[in-house]
Amino acid sequence: MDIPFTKMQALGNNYIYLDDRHIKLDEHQLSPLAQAVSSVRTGIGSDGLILIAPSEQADVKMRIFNADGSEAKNCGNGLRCVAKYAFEKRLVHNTRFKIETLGGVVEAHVHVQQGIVTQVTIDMGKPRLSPKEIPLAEGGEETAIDYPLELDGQYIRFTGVSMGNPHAVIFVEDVEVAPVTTLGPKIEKHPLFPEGVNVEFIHVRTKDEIDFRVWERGSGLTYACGTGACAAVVAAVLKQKVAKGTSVTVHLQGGDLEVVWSEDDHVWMTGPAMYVCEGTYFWRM
Ligand SMILES: N[C@H](CCC[C@H](N)C(=O)O)C(=O)O
Repeated sequence: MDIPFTKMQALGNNYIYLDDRHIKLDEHQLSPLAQAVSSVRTGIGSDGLILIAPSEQADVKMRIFNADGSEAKNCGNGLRCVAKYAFEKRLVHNTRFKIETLGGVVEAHVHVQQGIVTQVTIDMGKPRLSPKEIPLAEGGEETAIDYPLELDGQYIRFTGVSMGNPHAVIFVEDVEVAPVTTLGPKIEKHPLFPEGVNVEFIHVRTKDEIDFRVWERGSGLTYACGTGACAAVVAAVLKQKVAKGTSVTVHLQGGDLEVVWSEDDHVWMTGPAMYVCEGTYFWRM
């Protein structure tokens, strides 16, 4: 099967984008295709696959599959790229529109200069904070702040936040030496997280700056995680290291995002989205 694709990246978090108008794939093909295109050895090379499709409840729909083929309910960097693609390919005709995800409908606002989308702001909606919503395999309704996790005979404390997808935010002194690739995969698959979890290591540098590294569920080490950056700011506010309503610059490995958890409880994320290339993937199933 010859599959036309667009590769896009946002702060180095890159995905293969398929426009549902150009291809028709069966449901059972999506997960193996995500694994195939993500391989840098035998495929195109990416952090996963994103499908752009028509929506009955919004202007456009986004589905996101990690490199391991697992489907996630949300993707912040993917949303900004979908918004850029949808506006510039005339799937939408306003600078503000809605995008459906498995985690709910979000609102996008594209910033345009000479017809080109330069930045995208997404209203990511409200964070979900109870153990049941993250989800954790235990715990009741109380917010999971500094929640203990037993791992290899030691206790790690994380703050749990869902942005439609699960995040475990761990506070460290220096993200450059954080155990991202050693502890990240162990926490990702820990039994406390029945659906797995994205693992963020953050250092709150000042009242409006956070340093950030991430081990992503289903994709491993990535250069950026938009939902993770939102979860990081929410966790920093919960730990009273950042004030609610403050616009925080989150320094990810691939660059900066501006994130605010506003007084109306919505989390707003602003950042770039870029095209990399277009092509045809010759999929031999
Ligand atoms: N690995 C994530 C999905 C991608 C999220 C990330 N790339 C972002 O920009 O939010 C998960 O399984 O929940």
